Amino acid sequence: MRFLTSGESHGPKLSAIVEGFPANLEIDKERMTNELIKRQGGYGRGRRMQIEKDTFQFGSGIRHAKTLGSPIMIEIINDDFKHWSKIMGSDPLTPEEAESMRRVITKPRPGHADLVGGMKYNMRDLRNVLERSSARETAARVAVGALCKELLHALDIRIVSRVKQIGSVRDEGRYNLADIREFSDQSSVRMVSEEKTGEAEELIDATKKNGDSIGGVVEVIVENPIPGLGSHVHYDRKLDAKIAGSVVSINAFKGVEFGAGFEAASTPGSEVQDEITYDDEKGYTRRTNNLGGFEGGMTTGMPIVVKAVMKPIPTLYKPLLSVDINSKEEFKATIERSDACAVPAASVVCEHMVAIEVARAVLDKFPHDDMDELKAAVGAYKKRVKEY
Ligand SMILES: Cc1cc2nc3c(=O)[nH]c(=O)nc-3n(C[C@H](O)[C@H](O)[C@H](O)COP(=O)(O)O)c2cc1C
Ligand SMILES: C=C(O[C@@H]1CC(C(=O)O)=C[C@@H](OP(=O)(O)O)[C@H]1O)C(=O)O
Repeated sequence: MRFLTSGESHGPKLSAIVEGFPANLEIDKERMTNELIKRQGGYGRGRRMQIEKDTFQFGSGIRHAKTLGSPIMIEIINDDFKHWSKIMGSDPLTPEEAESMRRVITKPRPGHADLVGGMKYNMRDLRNVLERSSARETAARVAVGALCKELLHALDIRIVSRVKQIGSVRDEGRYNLADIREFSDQSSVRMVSEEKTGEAEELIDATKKNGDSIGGVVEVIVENPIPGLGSHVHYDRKLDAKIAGSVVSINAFKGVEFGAGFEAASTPGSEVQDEITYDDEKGYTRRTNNLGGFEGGMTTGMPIVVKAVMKPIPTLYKPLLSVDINSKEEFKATIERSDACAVPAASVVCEHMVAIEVARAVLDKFPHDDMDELKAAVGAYKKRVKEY
């Protein structure tokens, strides 16, 4: 399974083409739309999210709520384009329009893609970089991830996410899958503890008031993964590595941990490796899950537990110093409308990037054209590994 996204933040639309899905998978469009709505929300978002209404249309690949096995095209309209149709349109501008409409950006924001993108692609209006590097693109990724979640849902594999940390406010509680599953409140920080959620929201408010931004840590859990997804035989078939790459590809994500993660460095091996046991109902299982569901780049069958860190948002209402690319003089960076904290929204993006990698691993291991065939193959495989 492979996919591509396209679209600029203030352009007419975002789109994605997904190829490699089996035929006859039932699709619940409302459930998919809910995932997009979750990404749009989250405490700390800016005004743009009040303009957009992230719904999507299938342009191909689905008929009567079932996949056809052909490429699936998904489109999300940018409602904000109506305010930007001249600035972001594909038609040429008259000289007068060019004078009045093109808001040329020449003061790159530290931490965003502006300067390096401008240098690399040889563009002197940094809007040409900003538009594609904007995390607006993650709406298209969530739509693809939501499609992948439909496939995983049919195989009884569930994926959830939550916020673990905002700035210095940390929700230390161990995860409880039932609690996390109830987390659909799109306006919340999406932490488990109500007390910590309140503290995090206060911190976001104070940060915003101060013209600053703040990052955090998110956690994604995959329940009931099929054991043996990924492979130990080659570096580019290890599923933990693929998940790590996909997660760090999310705008502003800087690091990933599985299970105990970096804490494993200061913990003896006897307390890190998960003891193996056999259960008549579940087959092979582990007494603990410090390794976050992976051994040798393969799923063990224990929940996959991924934690990831998001840096603070680069655009600041009290901007940092930068250099104007025309005069080379020092200036304050450009202020663009911005979120103060996008960690709650980003937890949803992270969940969907993990879903994409897990679904891809399922389709690599069970390459079937028809969903019933795929389900039968998964059932037979699970029976075999349980009896192994
Ligand atoms: C959901 C989400 C929303 C974001 N919103 C903003 C924003 O409003 N302003 C901003 O400057 N960066 C925002 N970012 C982060 C930038 O897109 C990101 O920092 C930039 O593309 C540079 O990439 P890098 O940080 O991965 O190096 C957001 C990221 C995510 C995941
Ligand atoms: C549009 C989204 O996020 C945007 C990501 C983003 C950035 O620089 O990454 C900048 C902001 O865009 P704008 O300048 O239009 O307000 C965010 O709102 C979205 O998540 O749908």
